[in-house]
Amino acid sequence: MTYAVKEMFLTLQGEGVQAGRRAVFARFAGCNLWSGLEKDRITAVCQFCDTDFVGMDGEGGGRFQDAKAFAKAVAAQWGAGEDARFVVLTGGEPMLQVDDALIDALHAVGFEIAIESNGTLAVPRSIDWICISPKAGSKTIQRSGDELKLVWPQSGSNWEAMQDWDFANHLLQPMDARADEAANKANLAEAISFVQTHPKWRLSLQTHKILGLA
Ligand SMILES: C[S@@+](CC[C@H](N)C(=O)[O-])C[C@H]1O[C@@H](n2cnc3c(N)ncnc32)[C@H](O)[C@@H]1O
Ligand SMILES: Nc1nc2[nH]cc(C(=O)O)c2c(=O)[nH]1
Ligand code: SF4
Ligand SMILES: [Mg+2]
Repeated sequence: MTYAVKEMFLTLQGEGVQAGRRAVFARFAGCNLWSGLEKDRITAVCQFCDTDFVGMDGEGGGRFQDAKAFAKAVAAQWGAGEDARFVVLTGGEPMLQVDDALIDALHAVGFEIAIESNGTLAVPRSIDWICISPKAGSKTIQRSGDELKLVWPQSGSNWEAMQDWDFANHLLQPMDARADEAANKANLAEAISFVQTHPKWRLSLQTHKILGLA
């Protein structure tokens, strides 16, 4: 199995319960809910994506020939030091490509593995930290994990049903409307108001955007 990767970089996890933690991000190319092309956004299942996951041309990206080569590149991004090695597999949709060989190879070089997935494909429990972010209009197959991170507001998403799923943490992340500042302000206000009235849920901010990190 080869792996198509848009980019790989060292940063801090910006979102969710692990926010603030040093992490290598591996962003897989491709997604099953949007082609990634602006012309297709309006007809996509997922229309609010903030990410470029098309191609393999980003910093640290490329096609990795096997799991060992992928793990070696992740370790190189981390650099020296064996403590608290942490990699976040994201995309695009990482579960289109992540397999047992990749998980084993990352564990073999000492990494704790997190994943950011839309939940439409089953995620192996050998991944150490599973974050699922359901998308309205898609079927969430993966209904257990470490954190459920719902982008908000998202019309058509049934948050009440999600509370019966098996997640240790429930997070609400304001939708980034990109250039639309008024919408950003409104989305943040709606998310704060929801969390104020639904204490099972906690606010997740995209802190890397605030901090100017990748
Ligand atoms: C780019 S996605 C990649 C992983 C996977 N495809 C998914 O959707 O979970 C990474 C995270 O960013 C979130 N996200 C994407 N676009 C967003 C936006 N406009 N505002 C807030 N969060 C967003 C996703 O919901 C997901 O939790
Ligand atoms: N710093 C940082 N944290 C993140 N957490 C989730 C991200 C993602 O795009 O999956 C992301 C990202 O792109 N950058
Ligand atoms: S599922 Fe994830 S990667 Fe795919 S378009 Fe939506 S937010 Fe972007
Ligand atoms: Mg991102």
